[in-house]
Amino acid sequence: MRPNTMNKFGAVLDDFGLEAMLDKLMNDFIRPISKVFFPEVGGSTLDSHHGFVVEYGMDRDVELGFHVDDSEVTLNVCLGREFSGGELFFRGVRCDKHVNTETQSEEILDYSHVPGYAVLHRGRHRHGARATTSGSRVNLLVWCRSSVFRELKKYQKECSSWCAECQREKKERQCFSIAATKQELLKRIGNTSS
Ligand SMILES: O=C(O)CCC(=O)C(=O)O
Ligand SMILES: [Fe+2]
Repeated sequence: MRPNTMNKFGAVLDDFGLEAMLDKLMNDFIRPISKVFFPEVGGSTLDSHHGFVVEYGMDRDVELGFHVDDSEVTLNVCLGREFSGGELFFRGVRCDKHVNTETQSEEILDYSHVPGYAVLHRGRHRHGARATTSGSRVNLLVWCRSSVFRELKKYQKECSSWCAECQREKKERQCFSIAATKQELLKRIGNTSS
């Protein structure tokens, strides 16, 4: 089975009986850290996962297009081996409604994989992987999900506190409203003083 809809090379780890190991990894390591760093996307209630390895290189996948993960929090561990390229590029956190909106300059973040090191990020943090230009790159991915977060999201009408574009729009609305109130007040002051 393909590890996800984008990668062709790799394997789903649950298929190899590694579910219990991934449970432990999520419960003992990913959730406690996510509780601190990603509470707004259900970091403290992560309760299921999809774990897989992906392989890049000659005769394997080359790069990975811009996307968001089907996860609240993703652990991405670089297992090696020797390779060049394959950098991750991050471009801001977005909700479903804003997933294709423009990137702000302060959201541009590039990261070079280092064997033995991991990255933990929100699943909705838009990202992709540049071409692996030589050698072989293998990464372990654990997409962690929170059923509580997903259920609550269904009933949420207001903008998301964790989507940078929702927050930018909210700020813009507040600025318009302040400007309109100011104008109205100035008009009234003008009317009373004449
Ligand atoms: O190739 C990588 O390091 C990123 C993989 C990834 O983003 C994913 O599988 O969701
Ligand atoms: Fe991803």
